[in-house]
Amino acid sequence: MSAEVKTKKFVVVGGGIAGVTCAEQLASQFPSDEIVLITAAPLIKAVTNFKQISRTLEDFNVEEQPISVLEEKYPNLKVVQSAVRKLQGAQHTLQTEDGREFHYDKLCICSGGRPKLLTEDNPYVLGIRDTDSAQDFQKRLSKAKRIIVVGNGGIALELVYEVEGCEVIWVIKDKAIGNTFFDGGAAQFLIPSLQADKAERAGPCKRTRYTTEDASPTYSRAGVREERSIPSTGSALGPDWHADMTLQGAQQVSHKVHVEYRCEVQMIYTSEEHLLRASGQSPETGCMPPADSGPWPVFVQLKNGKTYGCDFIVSATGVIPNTGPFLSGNSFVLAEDLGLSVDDHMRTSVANVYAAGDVCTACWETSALWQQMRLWTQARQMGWHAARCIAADVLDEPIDLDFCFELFTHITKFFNYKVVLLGKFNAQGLGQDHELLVRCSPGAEYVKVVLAEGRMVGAVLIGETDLEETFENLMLNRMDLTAYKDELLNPNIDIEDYFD
Ligand SMILES: Cc1cc2nc3c(=O)[nH]c(=O)nc-3n(C[C@H](O)[C@H](O)[C@H](O)COP(=O)(O)OP(=O)(O)OC[C@H]3O[C@@H](n4cnc5c(N)ncnc54)[C@H](O)[C@@H]3O)c2cc1C
Ligand SMILES: NC(=O)C1=CN([C@@H]2O[C@H](COP(=O)(O)OP(=O)(O)OC[C@H]3O[C@@H](n4cnc5c(N)ncnc54)[C@H](OP(=O)(O)O)[C@@H]3O)[C@@H](O)[C@H]2O)C=CC1
Repeated sequence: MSAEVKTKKFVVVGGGIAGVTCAEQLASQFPSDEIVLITAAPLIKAVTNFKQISRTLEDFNVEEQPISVLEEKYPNLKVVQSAVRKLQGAQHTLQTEDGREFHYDKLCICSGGRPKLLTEDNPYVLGIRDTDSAQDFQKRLSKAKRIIVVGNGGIALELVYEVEGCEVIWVIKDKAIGNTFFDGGAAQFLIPSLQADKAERAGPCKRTRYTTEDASPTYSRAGVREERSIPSTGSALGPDWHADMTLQGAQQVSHKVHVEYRCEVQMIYTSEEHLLRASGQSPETGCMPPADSGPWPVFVQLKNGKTYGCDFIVSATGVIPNTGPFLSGNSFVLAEDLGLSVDDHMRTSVANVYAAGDVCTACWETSALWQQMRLWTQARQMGWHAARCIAADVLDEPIDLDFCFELFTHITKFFNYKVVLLGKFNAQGLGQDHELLVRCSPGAEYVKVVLAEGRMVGAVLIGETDLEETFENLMLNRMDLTAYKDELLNPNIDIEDYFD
């Protein structure tokens, strides 16, 4: 071993929720060992004010903090700010971009994910992941009159609701909005909020908070924002990331969203190519001259035959786990979604290497009521569980899968409504073998329950329903509800008392 190699028992890679939670847990459990957290970003994400609301529901704040705050809190935790360049799993070593080398006994990879863009090399196609990309989006939006948002998940739902002063064309593959998080019924419930002006929308609702201690971008001495030659590697944003950001375009319109349902992007081309098409000189002979001429820098042709010009395109089309190139050359087994495959002890296929958060894919036989989604809560839970598994391994103790993996729970906010998702909320994997009970009060609440063989296996709760804890219990207790089906969603019955 060379003289510069530093031997550390525990090394964690990634300063997002998963990595920081894992490193903190290891630091508390092994106070006399030094834990090293290596992260590419100058700020870390820390969970604060954690509260266990019920058996599986949790609430916490997330703070973006300077590295020093973490080191002050845990004297045995050292944070190295540099990207990992190479992992040599067989030798148990890591090399960082700044030329250092670390030797580990146990390693946990928490390198998160990056946006899965429609195309990687088009300057008009943006993804939103971290503070830098969100600020870039905000800057470009301030000059935009029309943007196209592609995707039907979390980011798209947030953007189409928040953006003002700019026309938004929202392109989704599905027949209803928000397919990743809810069904057509919930979409119907939410659509009026999308069309309403901000003043008419639902009142404020409480949920997990996100604060930044010093999220200011880096500036060079001349006061010009420094351009990065490598893709930005900050941690993922989270709930309310846009709360302190003005998402305002260059137009006088308040809020104008047009949804193109059931279609996908066929082609993206520049204004020069657009002119060639209009004059019939396009290489694709026989194609129709495109509609929607205008002084747009970029055009999007959809598979339904329509073409829209716009200032830029937001590709809100999911996440790819950050597994390379620093991991190449090792024999990691990847899951279908390209995440590092982990077992119920958060172990990858490489000896002594664990993984947690967005970078990994849960490949154990999961509970019938849990599924992985790349979310903040799961990043925290996985980071915490990984640390406990590492500790159990080192101390040669047995450890069970944590209880939080029994039932999927997610509390969030869409269109300013509180949204709680429980279990198989969209009847995932149930085929036709299920029954739905729905209660809806337009503008106030939407409640959907999924029953399978008389038992509650999932629920979508929109609005201040106050049902989450009771439903959580009904799901965890696997109670047969056949006899109570007709009363379950009766608004005149206090369901909590009913099952007390
Ligand atoms: C816009 C947006 C809004 C979101 N809103 C919500 C929400 O409302 N609710 C919710 O639950 N979830 C939300 N999410 C998802 C949530 O933010 C992520 O699931 C979660 O933060 C993932 O945490 P992580 O620690 O696994 O990864 P990340 O936060 O991505 O952290 C990865 C870390 O690894 C570091 N890293 C990467 N490569 C290297 C390397 N080679 N060497 C060293 N360090 C490296 C990075 O610098 C970073 O610190 C949102 C995500 C986005 C993008
Ligand atoms: N409030 C919350 O909980 C929020 C959570 N997040 C999280 O942040 C991460 C990133 O968000 P986001 O990018 O919205 O990812 P999501 O995974 O939430 O959604 C991606 C969406 O894009 C669609 N899609 C994928 N490929 C294409 C394509 N080529 N053309 C058209 N549509 C496509 C997907 O459809 P399909 O599924 O059919 O492939 C899906 O509707 C996710 O992990 C998300 O859960 C983000 C914001 C808010």
